[in-house]
Amino acid sequence: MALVGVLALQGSFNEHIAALRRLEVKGVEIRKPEQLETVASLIIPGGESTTMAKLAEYHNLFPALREFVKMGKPVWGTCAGLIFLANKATGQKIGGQELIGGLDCTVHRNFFGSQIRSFEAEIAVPELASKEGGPEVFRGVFIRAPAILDVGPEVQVLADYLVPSNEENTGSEKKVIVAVRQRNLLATAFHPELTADTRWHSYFLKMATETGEEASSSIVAVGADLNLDQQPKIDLPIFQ
Ligand SMILES: NC(=O)CC[C@H](N)C(=O)O
Repeated sequence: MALVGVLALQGSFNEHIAALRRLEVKGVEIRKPEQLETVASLIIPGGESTTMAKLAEYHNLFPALREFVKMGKPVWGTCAGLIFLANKATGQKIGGQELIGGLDCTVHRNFFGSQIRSFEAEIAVPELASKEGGPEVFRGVFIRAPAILDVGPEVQVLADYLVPSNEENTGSEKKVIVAVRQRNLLATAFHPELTADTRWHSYFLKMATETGEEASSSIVAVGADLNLDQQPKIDLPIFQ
């Protein structure tokens, strides 16, 4: 049986679990290396990547996380999770932070600025709309968000964002990448788990199913064979 893990050290892991629940899929909280053996795919949520890295180091999670990625299991990083997956990060705190790596790109950790520069924007998502249907745009929630500055040849760009020109950068608009896929890896600079639109989650679940089929496994629906009586069922507030 195949379950979806959600790295639950810090950040918006509950919101991801709630989004999976809306798709009738059970998300399993992952805090220890051995728990990774029980899941077939993994979501790394947004939060604060330096703190998350310290916690991951404390729990000795990095070797198991790297192994998980190398085995070709599907992993989706949102925001801080994207930073975790990147081969290279700029704008890190002094001393840097450990990364899982695997995603051939350079990410700027706080590209869009500090917390008060957080914003929402409609972004064009042609690949998502072609696979999942629905509108050609997606409401991106960018919280102290990173951006991808360059990608390697194997990386498919799924969405980019035209940074509006401002006084500091006189008139020259710049395009940055905000969603990518590289084989088993998916990464978004924004937070789909904070919106009611579940298409990114369902896109990732399909990636997980494709890979899972190769290993003759399938996603377990909520209620299928889990002891759900003990699971809280309260959905978290989301932006509509
Ligand atoms: N919302 C987020 O995940 C923000 C990530 C943040 N820029 C970091 O460095 O960790």
